[in-house]
Amino acid sequence: MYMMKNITRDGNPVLRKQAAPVKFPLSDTDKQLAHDMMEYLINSQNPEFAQKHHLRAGVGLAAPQVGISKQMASVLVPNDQDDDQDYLLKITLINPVIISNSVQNAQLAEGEGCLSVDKDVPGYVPRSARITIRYQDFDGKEQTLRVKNYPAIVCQHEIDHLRGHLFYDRINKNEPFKAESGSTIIS
Ligand SMILES: OCN(O)CCCc1ccccc1
Ligand code: NI
Repeated sequence: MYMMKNITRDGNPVLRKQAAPVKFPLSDTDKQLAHDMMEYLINSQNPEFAQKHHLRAGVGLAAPQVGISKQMASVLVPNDQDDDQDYLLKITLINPVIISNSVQNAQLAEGEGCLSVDKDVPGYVPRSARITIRYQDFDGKEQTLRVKNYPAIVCQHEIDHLRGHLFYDRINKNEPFKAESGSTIIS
């Protein structure tokens, strides 16, 4: 669990680099990285553990945020419906590419935050409401994932990290809470 302590913060150049593709077959190091990133998210969403270790709950984590400039990101979106499904999305995205996206945009009503950005940056972060992601699984096999709404927002936030973008890059400087007509505001 080496990474608990040192999530890289805005200002560290690793967050502004285009991350390198992950090579296959996965090295033991990369397998361990994928495991540790997902474990970090699971722990961060456990109130007792998070409080004890002073963790901000995370729904996603990208390798550059733990100082590794590789195209790997973990997504763990909890399911708040009281059905039996724990997560809306639990996945490790390796070498992800958004291969198609809706014309319609969506943004979180309360804006976004980031484990690597300590300051609050208010404003809508316009993203595609629905996307199709092509990525590789642990065996290197190409997979396709279609997501919409909140899971899609999180996936786009993570994929942005792999290309050196941070959420506030996308906030309209002049009118931070201007939503494009026809876009969805997700609360
Ligand atoms: O990169 C992940 N991380 O900084 C944690 C926050 C993730 C996140 C927060 C709000 C909207 C989308 C994604
Ligand atoms: Ni982030």
